[in-house]
Amino acid sequence: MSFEMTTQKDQIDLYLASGSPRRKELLAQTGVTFERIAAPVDETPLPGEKARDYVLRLAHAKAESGWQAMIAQSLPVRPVLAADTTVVLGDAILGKPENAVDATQMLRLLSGSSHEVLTSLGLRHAGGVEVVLSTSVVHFAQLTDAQIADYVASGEPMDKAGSYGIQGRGGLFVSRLEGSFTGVMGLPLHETAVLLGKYGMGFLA
Ligand SMILES: Cc1cn([C@H]2C[C@H](O)[C@@H](COP(=O)(O)OP(=O)(O)OP(=O)(O)O)O2)c(=O)[nH]c1=O
Repeated sequence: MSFEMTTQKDQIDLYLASGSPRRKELLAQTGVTFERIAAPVDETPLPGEKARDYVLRLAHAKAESGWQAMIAQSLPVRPVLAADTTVVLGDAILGKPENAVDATQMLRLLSGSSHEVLTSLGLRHAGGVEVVLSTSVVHFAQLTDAQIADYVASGEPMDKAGSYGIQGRGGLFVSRLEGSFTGVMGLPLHETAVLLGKYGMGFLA
């Protein structure tokens, strides 16, 4: 009979500081193992803040907040990944709708025009925070009031920036996309895999 020595190793690569089910599902595709950690952050834009500055600030803040939660709870030290997604129409930042009226207004604004979707990633590690930005342009078909009302009643817009989900029924409104489909969904897969790969994690390590 032979005995093999096995060393007990921490099998978890990182924490995901996000409550978004889309981000959890997408991150799993990059080949990392992770646990979620709660990282509450005030998502109010600063007065006059540009959309790009806003999403980068939030990804940074969410990753830092997750790191601080890890320390406060004496959890094993691992990198913390976070993200933020914002829909931008002209100078307006469209976040998650507060209610059905808000969602209806946003969808009316998006109907028949093009907008940008910015998703930033923040990775907090022992040496600091690295942030990365993914930018996409989404073209919406002209929507009727009935289509908008029906979509809002489905409930899908309620937890999503810009009041739609490209991965769901909202995808029916998208006539063209330039950029990253997964970035619009909330976690750009390519950029995420490259960022994690730089730190020796996942399939692109
Ligand atoms: C535009 C768009 C956004 N979204 C979602 C992605 C994000 O979950 C959400 C934008 O809000 P965020 O504030 O980026 O994220 P969140 O509050 O849902 O999660 P957390 O801060 O805990 O990470 O909108 C889609 O699912 N599909 C889309 O097409």
